Amino acid sequence: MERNTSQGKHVGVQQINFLIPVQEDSERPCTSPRFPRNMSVAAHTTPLLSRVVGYSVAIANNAGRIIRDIMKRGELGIVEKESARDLQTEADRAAQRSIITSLQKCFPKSTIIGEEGEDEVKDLSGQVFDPSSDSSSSISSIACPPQLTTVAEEELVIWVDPLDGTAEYTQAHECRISGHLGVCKTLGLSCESLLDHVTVLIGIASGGKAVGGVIHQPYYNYQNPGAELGRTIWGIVGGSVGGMPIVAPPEGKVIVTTTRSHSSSTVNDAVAAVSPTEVLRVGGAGHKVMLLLEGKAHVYVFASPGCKKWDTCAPQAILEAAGGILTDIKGDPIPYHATVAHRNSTGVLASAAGQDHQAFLAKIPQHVKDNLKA
Ligand SMILES: Nc1ncnc2c1ncn2[C@@H]1O[C@H](COP(=O)(O)O)[C@@H](O)[C@H]1OP(=O)(O)O
Ligand SMILES: [Mg+2]
Ligand SMILES: [Mg+2]
Ligand SMILES: [Mg+2]
Repeated sequence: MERNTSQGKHVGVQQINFLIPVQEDSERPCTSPRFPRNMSVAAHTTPLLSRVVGYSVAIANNAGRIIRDIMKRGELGIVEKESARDLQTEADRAAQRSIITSLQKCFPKSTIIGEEGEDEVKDLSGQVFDPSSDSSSSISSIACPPQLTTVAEEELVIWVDPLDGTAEYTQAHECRISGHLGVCKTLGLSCESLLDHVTVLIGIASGGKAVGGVIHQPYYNYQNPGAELGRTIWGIVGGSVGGMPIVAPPEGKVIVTTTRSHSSSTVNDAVAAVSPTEVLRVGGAGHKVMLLLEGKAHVYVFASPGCKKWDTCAPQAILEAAGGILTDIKGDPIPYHATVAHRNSTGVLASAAGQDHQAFLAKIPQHVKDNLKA
């Protein structure tokens, strides 16, 4: 379960121990004398949290390239985890390998918890990505509020979901190999529109709270052939948000977003209870929170224990940085300490900035709340 380096540790979902040697500072890509090359010369004077978020942007962008390459090659290497609705692909494994080894080199004293099992990420050779090679981020623009500027590296818990929306990723692949061009006959959607549900999530917690996050959407812009694919949204609670414009959802409507691949009667009862004018059933926790950020939905309702801490940490931090709220379905905060249970057993309720979170909570039926035990 837990992998200890001499300083930091990495916790995975499977009970396998192995060691990653911690490199001397001079060998770490993010602390080498030439770093930061393209990001910002202010990196060493900017707060640690801004640096973690900035480097996570670059590391998530690289994971997105890995995810696209594996889909292009077409060998997904699908493995069932806890059930047929809980899959892992080579893209989940390879993206996690790259993200965790890269973060570990940069921030060896922080605890890093990834979704995928450690036996799947044993081969770490050649996986470290140097975030200074990505010129898309400027760390100096990532504002950190005064109360978070003194957070130490060892206090951080970094929650990594290397590929959120695995169900949609595998379904898009099936759709492609069945030769369905345009709209897939089985799904009634285009393969590419399903790939848009896929995100890479890196969430940063301190003191048990989500304080920073990165959501990378590797297939964004798929509608524009020839355009560069992908976008990355980042945020620090009480600081700044970047990577996309934050838009308020339309007045006079209640657009609810919820799961398309992990539904149940409880999930549907909760959705119906908030009296939606429209329901968007889409994949991924990251993608659903992006819909709240870009004004396409008012509230994300998921009354099910399926989501884990790595699904919600990054989206929660960015949503809260943008003025929204994310709690469990009872209105309680979701804790992100290193030792907390991974499962969000009491569901998720998230509302866009300017929405009345308490009013949504009040509409969730008691039997739905009682059904979800901590
Ligand atoms: N029953 C479940 N089993 C495994 N993962 C789940 C389950 N329900 C939700 N998740 C995770 O939460 C994310 C959001 O759920 P949904 O898309 O159903 O709304 C999923 O993409 C999946 O993350 P992942 O794809 O990283 O495994
Ligand atoms: Mg998964
Ligand atoms: Mg996930
Ligand atoms: Mg995942």
